[in-house]
Amino acid sequence: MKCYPVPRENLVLSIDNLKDDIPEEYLSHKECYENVIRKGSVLYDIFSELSKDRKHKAHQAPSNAYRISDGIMQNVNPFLLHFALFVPAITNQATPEQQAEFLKHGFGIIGTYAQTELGHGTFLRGLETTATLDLETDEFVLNSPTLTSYKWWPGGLGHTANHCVVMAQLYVKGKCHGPHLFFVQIRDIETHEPLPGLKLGEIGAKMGFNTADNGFLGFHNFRIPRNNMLMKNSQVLKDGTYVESKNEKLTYGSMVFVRVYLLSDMAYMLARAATISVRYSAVRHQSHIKPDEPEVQILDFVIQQHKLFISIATSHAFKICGLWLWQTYSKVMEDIGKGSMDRLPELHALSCCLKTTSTRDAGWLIEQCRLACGGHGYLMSSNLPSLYTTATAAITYEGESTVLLLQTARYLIKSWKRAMEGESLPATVSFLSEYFNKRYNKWENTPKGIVDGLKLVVAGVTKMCAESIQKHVSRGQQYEEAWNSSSVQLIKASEAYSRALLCEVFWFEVDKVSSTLSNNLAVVLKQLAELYITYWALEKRGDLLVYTTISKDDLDKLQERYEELLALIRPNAVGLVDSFDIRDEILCSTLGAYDGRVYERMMEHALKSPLNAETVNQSFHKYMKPVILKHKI
Ligand SMILES: CCCCC/C=C\C/C=C\C/C=C\CC/C=C/C(=O)SCCNC(=O)CCNC(=O)[C@H](O)C(C)(C)COP(=O)(O)OP(=O)(O)OC[C@H]1O[C@@H](n2cnc3c(N)ncnc32)[C@H](O)[C@@H]1OP(=O)(O)O
Ligand SMILES: Cc1cc2nc3c(=O)[nH]c(=O)nc-3n(C[C@H](O)[C@H](O)[C@H](O)COP(=O)(O)OP(=O)(O)OC[C@H]3O[C@@H](n4cnc5c(N)ncnc54)[C@H](O)[C@@H]3O)c2cc1C
Repeated sequence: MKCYPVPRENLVLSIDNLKDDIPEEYLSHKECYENVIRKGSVLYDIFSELSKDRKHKAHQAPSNAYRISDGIMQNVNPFLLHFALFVPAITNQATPEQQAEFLKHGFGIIGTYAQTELGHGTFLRGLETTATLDLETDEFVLNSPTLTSYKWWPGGLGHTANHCVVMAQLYVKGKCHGPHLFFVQIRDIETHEPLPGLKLGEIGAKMGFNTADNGFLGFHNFRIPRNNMLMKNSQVLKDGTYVESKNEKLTYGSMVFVRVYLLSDMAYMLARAATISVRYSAVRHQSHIKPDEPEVQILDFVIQQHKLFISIATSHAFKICGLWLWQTYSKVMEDIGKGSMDRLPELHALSCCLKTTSTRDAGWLIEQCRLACGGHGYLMSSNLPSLYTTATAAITYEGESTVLLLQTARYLIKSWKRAMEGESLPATVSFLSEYFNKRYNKWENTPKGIVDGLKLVVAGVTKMCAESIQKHVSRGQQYEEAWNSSSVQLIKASEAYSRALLCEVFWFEVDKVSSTLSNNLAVVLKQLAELYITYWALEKRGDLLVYTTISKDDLDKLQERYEELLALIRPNAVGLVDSFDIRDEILCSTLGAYDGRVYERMMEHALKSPLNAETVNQSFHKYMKPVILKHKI
């Protein structure tokens, strides 16, 4: 067995058969998949060795090995779900004995997480796949009773995984106990053929993520041992007794893990886009500022700085908040392990709104970085289009953004009611209780003053939502209808909450560590944090004017300070993206390489196009020439 030392970037990146002769954009759909499996298998081997050194714990932040594969795969790794959801679901939801059994082959099996169906993705209680206990044989019988019950979307399901964790409605003695998770082998380990009773395949080409091998899976009287239900939280005994979970929502724990992780993931996606666009903007000379001087670096246009520096700042915001949210997640998981689930609703609410905001922001900011590079940003070789399609998929997967914001809104409304009843609240929402005492406080044009103002917006909008729901109820609507009628405002409350959290955590975490940093570093990090907070105060000036005592004069001063910050950051802009320390082989961009040889790299890449293998393409003679000659006058 090959034995790799713990991989370092240069070790992995130096492996010859991990390099592509032909850029992926020139391969067919099938060739793309086969190419990533070729590379993914080498990486899987390396990371399996790595992971053996780090025993998988339910909530251990994944290693940065995941990042190296970004450069190698240059697209989504079809093995990703094994690490992102399959193994965490087992370590999170199976008993220790089951974990030992299901993971005994270590990395000899490749798994995915099969929850979404053709007919249901959000509403898990509406999933149609069934798992019915057969008491006589001590088995569950899995079925897909309708076309809409086919599992549809799971990554790696089409042709890569040979096992999966399946979410299905549990039926015991004719009674449905709701969605539960099951460990299911779907392909023969040796031949990789689908097991009898299964229909497997891939779902077809997508906007991006085309190497993720998202697939479909249908069951027809497919039998698994009773012990294959993940039974850490709820159990089905041999005699058919169903033992309820202490909290049925624990079944959804695997999704919380990925949502928490995605904040850090988006920090990294943005770091790549910012590195590419800022470096390119330092190389690209276009137009004049002073008519009698040479063409300037486009990075000297203040509007270009306005487009790009927010991405540098946001990447740091997501990185710092991602660490904060990870610590919260780990603490809550620890508490749950000790039997306390008090903070699970808070963690769910935080992970929902922060996952949504980070994925949405990553999407539009990466697009903004692409557009800031002009036509060359539209080239696949810039890597900005792929970063965009990969990042924006996360707005939908792991919980669609609207749905998750409504989950957070549910928590805000509950917290508001508790605040009005004088109950004490967790620190992350305690500001709701202070609304009536603070709403007329004098505005302070400082980062802390802005954070306090953004919190007042959250409280004010939440109060407005609660009043809207009450108004609809008083007019005769059921609570659920009143909730639906108020959902536009509810989304606004969650968005405001998420923004206030990001600003608060970013500013105070930077402020907390700044005394431990060199003065220069502390100054630059604080500039980035202040830029982020001031940017969003200006973006949300309407809400601040409604819910705080901010004045037009205060806003003018904030605008002035924002433009000062752009000028202060400008000299450090390239240094700041260099400090993301993303190697060219992982950045995969003709526009963003460290050496700045943009035009040479663009030409080198263009010449790799198969179309450039000959000066006259055969289609001229086959199709064009007859037409031209026919119409030649
Ligand atoms: C090398 C290592 C790499 C690691 C890298 C890690 C990540 C990498 C990045 C990406 C991964 C790669 C590819 C993408 C893979 C994508 C996978 C998927 O998409 S998996 C499928 C995801 N699907 C969803 O998220 C479904 C969304 N729907 C739901 O969560 C629920 O259905 C919904 C919407 C919350 C509704 O729940 P439901 O029970 O029907 O109704 P309620 O709204 O009434 O909720 C009832 C109460 O339950 C609480 N709740 C709900 N969900 C949770 C939860 N997850 N945790 C805790 N609590 C929850 C909710 O707050 C209600 O509580 P109260 O009644 O208010 O007290
Ligand atoms: C790239 C990618 C990878 C994926 N990987 C996996 C995977 O590995 N495993 C897996 O199980 N799934 C996976 N998924 C599926 C993903 O989890 C679902 O697409 C997601 O949960 C949304 O469900 P849906 O697509 O059925 O949309 P729906 O739930 O049908 O939502 C459609 C629209 O209806 C709205 N809507 C739905 N419910 C409500 C509500 N209660 N209130 C207001 N509006 C509502 C939504 O906001 C949305 O705008 C993946 C998806 C993508 C795009």
